[in-house]
Amino acid sequence: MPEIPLLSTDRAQTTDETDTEPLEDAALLASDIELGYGEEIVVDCEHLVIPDGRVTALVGPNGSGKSTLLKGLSAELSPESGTVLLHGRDVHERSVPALARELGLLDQENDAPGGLTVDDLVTHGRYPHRGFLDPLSEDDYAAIDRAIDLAGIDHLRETALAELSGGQKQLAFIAMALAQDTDVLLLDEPTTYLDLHHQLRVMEVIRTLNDERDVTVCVVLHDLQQATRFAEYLVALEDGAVYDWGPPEEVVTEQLLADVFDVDASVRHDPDGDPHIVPRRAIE
Ligand SMILES: Nc1ncnc2c1ncn2[C@@H]1O[C@H](COP(=O)(O)OP(=O)(O)OP(=O)(O)O)[C@@H](O)[C@H]1O
Repeated sequence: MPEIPLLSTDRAQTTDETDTEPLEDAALLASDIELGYGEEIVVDCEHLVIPDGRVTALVGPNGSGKSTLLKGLSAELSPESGTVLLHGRDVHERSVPALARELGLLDQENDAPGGLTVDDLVTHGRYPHRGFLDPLSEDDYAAIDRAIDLAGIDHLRETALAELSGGQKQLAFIAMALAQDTDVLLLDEPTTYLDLHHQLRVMEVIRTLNDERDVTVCVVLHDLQQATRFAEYLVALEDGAVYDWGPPEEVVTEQLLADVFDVDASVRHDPDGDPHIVPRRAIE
């Protein structure tokens, strides 16, 4: 796979190749976007590419702007300035259902009426593909079954959301996003509330979608070690701006851990070059 320029950070701007905008390789391309709430701008991103057909992890400390950036990429939040292109076209140019057929977003906070069953919720993921009053098609049923199976919640299909644990509810919302059956999937902390088994399961689902169906995934993860293990690219945010980007073995350095995460840690590389973080202490 050829190397592609992802972001025009200071580091990237040292080469001429960054002037070439690799549109054909970009699932999402954000240019000069400022995102915020009311008067306050909390994300200021000059240039960001989420590469097509890859898994990219957004990492950074609490409040660094990961969720806000994901909302901006998904058109849930309109930028104060700048543009976000999805496969070359402004995300705001599409109708809501048309966008939802191409791009799925699992928010950090999810809620739905507790009386709905898991099946009802996952069926909701099919609405972009059909009219509200249309009966479910064979494609709809197949997508719902596949999503429930991938999420491993077959046994919960008839259970009301109100009766689920936090982790089970999280898996139900993940299944809803999977049923949407999009080429691009943005996931905000999908492993929150999940035990280790289910965290690994969700990450395996992401890998399967990417390997077998070429789905582009951009996922916010708090666990930096998990992010380095599963993602091909990392985007590290600090105070609403991109601090660094690239393959994990390049991004995860002792400098990044100190500058961005306020952590004193060593980084060791295994024989494959994968970084392993060994934290010593939180920096005062
Ligand atoms: N709805 C909102 N209204 C006002 N300010 C907000 C809102 N949502 C987030 N913010 C602010 O925007 C900044 C970035 O928040 P954001 O949730 O994007 O960060 P994050 O990196 O996802 O954090 P975390 O890891 O804690 O989830 C924070 O200062 C936060 O207080």
